[in-house]
Amino acid sequence: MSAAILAAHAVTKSFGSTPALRDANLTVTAGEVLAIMGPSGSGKSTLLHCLAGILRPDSGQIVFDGHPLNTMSENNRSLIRRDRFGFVFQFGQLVPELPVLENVMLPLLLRHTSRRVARDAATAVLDRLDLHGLHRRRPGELSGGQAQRVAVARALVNRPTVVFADEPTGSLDSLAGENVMDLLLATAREQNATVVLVTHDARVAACADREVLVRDGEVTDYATVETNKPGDLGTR
Ligand SMILES: Nc1ncnc2c1ncn2[C@@H]1O[C@H](COP(=O)(O)OP(=O)(O)OP(=O)(O)O)[C@@H](O)[C@H]1O
Repeated sequence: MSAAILAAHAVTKSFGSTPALRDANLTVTAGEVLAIMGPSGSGKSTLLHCLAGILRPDSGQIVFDGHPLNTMSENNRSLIRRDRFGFVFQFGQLVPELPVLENVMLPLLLRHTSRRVARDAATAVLDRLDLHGLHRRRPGELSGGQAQRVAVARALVNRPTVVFADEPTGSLDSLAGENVMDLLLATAREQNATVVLVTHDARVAACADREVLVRDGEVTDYATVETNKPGDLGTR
């Protein structure tokens, strides 16, 4: 059995007087593809942002690969985000002025990898995501599905330990969304990456190894909810 790579222990987070997470607990196993489901406003994105070290919880602990993320300095957290994590969001994550190839090279250039090595790695991952021939295009010249595949390529180019994806197919039609998900998951699995995925889409969640449900800021294992409360599954 694989070890835990990421965990939230009794995490709370509020925005002003709005509680977003209340005593949220979650353990993610190395190499696992985990889907986070739940109704709108239930705390899914807040949980993902806390797990990824983007938001600092008010209380509780986030542990990544043995490191307590929430008590770490901002500088060390940003190094972990840069070197160990990849991110795919719903919209607007590519730099519009840069061609596709340069967008995908960026995470490696930020780590001071040489341009030649970064170009070779970006070319390989773009090929894997069926994007050969589009290297010189700007993001504005891509379809929505192509742009999301470029975003996936950029998230995976530095072979992250964990890929965080927040509604990665939310802006796409079902065919394009399926294509992006298939390529994201196949490539992440080839790289032995762990994937933490927020989605509203039950078909997307069905591609995961495990689903959890966030409701009112608390996390429940989907299997437990399914057994105990049939027909009471928020947006499912
Ligand atoms: N930056 C913020 N400022 C104020 N309130 C926020 C902020 N971010 C989230 N919230 C509030 O925290 C709660 C949880 O929001 P969150 O975005 O985590 O939910 P979600 O489950 O991801 O929702 P959705 O599915 O609609 O994206 C909501 O009540 C939301 O209004």
